[in-house]
Amino acid sequence: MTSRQVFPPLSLVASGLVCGRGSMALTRELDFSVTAGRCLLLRGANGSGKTTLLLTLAGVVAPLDGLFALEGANAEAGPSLHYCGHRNAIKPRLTVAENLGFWAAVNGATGMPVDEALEQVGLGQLGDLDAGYLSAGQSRRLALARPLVSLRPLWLLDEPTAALDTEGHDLVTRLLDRHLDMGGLAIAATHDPITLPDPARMETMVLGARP
Ligand SMILES: Nc1ncnc2c1ncn2[C@@H]1O[C@H](COP(=O)(O)OP(=O)(O)OP(=O)(O)O)[C@@H](O)[C@H]1O
Repeated sequence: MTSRQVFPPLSLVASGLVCGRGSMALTRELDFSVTAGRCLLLRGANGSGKTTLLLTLAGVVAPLDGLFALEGANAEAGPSLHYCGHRNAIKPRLTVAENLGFWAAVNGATGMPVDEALEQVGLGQLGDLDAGYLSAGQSRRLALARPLVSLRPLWLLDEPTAALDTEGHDLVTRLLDRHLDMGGLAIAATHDPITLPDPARMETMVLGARP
């Protein structure tokens, strides 16, 4: 993989951010920032609100209190984030390549060509296969190829290593590291160990039980 700085220097800053569902708060007041080239790992027990925080940052769930902003972002440059959730957003009757081509068309083909992205995630030989036949781990790999075909600086990843084998865990590390090399930012919720080659690029925030 080649590395180059492609994103402007952005910072995601949250202040007094309280996340929840409906009127039910799930997190304490959260104060954190993530700057270009860095990753924040979210940890915490099942139900502690990691997914809810990611959905809040993605703009899908409204915060109960507090503020957050992607400072330095140019709204005219288009959407700034990729959200990769538990579901892989795969259409089973399209081929693997067609699925990725669909997302490139929707999100903008500003990143790698489809073939190259499939190679990167280890699906280079499966482009013509109906995606419904992919295994769980292969489906996860296809979902991880989505951010590669459309360049966006902020990655919000929910359990990116779910269903992946050992090499798949290394793949997530490589993709994250490359994204940070490009000046990207990432927040990843995970129960698995994720270690970057430069551990100083990563911080951990633990979400606790309900306040
Ligand atoms: N739409 C909803 N309405 C009400 N409660 C919800 C809704 N979605 C999630 N919850 C609840 O919010 C809590 C936090 O869920 P969330 O998925 O954010 O936790 P998590 O830390 O990501 O958990 P896990 O580690 O199991 O993935 C859970 O108790 C869950 O049942």
